[in-house]
Amino acid sequence: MMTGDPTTIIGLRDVSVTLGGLPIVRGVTADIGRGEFVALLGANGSGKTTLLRAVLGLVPRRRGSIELFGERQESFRDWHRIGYVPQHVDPGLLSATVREVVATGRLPLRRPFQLTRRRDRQAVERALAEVDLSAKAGSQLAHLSGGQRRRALIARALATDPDLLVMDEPLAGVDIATQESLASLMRTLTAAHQLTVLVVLHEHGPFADLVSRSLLLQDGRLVFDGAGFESAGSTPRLPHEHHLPPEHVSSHNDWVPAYPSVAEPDQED
Ligand SMILES: Nc1ncnc2c1ncn2[C@@H]1O[C@H](COP(=O)(O)OP(=O)(O)OP(=O)(O)O)[C@@H](O)[C@H]1O
Repeated sequence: MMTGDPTTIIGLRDVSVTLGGLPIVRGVTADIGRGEFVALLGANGSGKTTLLRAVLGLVPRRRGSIELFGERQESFRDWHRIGYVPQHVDPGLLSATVREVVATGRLPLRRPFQLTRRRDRQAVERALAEVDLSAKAGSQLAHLSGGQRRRALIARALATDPDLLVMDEPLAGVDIATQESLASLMRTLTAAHQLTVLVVLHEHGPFADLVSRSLLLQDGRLVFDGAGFESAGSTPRLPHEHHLPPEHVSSHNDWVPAYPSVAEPDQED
């Protein structure tokens, strides 16, 4: 990672996170560049969500450094450049209307005591239209299907006009048709907004043709970083040796073994 490098959107150096006294993320080093669509893969409990939360500054690091858009996370202020799509809807939001939920995406751009401006309202309506939820804008989130709720959360993230989308398991818990339509939506959005994406997935699934690079966590350690990762069914597979030249891995992670061995992950629940 070059400090201040504008093409590095997320720079992780030796990032470690401890929760409840246990090491959850261990020495992760990776740079994510502008325009990449990066899948963060790994078995249940391997630390994927915790690493995302560390990127967003929601959990403290025990060690290491994080840069966002070339700035140290500690001094980074442009949080509106990052749209976060959590895995679950906060239950407190279920009684809010879709429009209200999406409008909360504008909060990082509001000044204290400032009323909603026309620009805010337009951004909300635009985001609703982009995810095809304009007709549901007045409905409570509780009355939406799982796929529509995902779309509402994506619209909330888009409302801030982000350069980076951070998504936590957007495909989990929805049927395959909904997964396909979310993939098609993401295809349109990444092209329209020139987004960089970091997305936690259990497998590539319908996102396979979008993913340009995969990071695989095992017990909190990064054991694979590169393109050419296959995921078959719920079992991620490393590329065959001839697909994984040592210099390719070391270009991202000096310490990653050239041909890492990876235990079979747990079955998806
Ligand atoms: N606040 C906490 N205190 C202690 N342990 C925690 C805490 N939060 C998470 N953990 C543990 O950290 C480990 C990694 O959790 P994390 O949610 O990051 O994994 P994950 O790879 O996203 O898993 P999943 O695919 O199941 O969502 C798990 O064993 C979890 O129980």
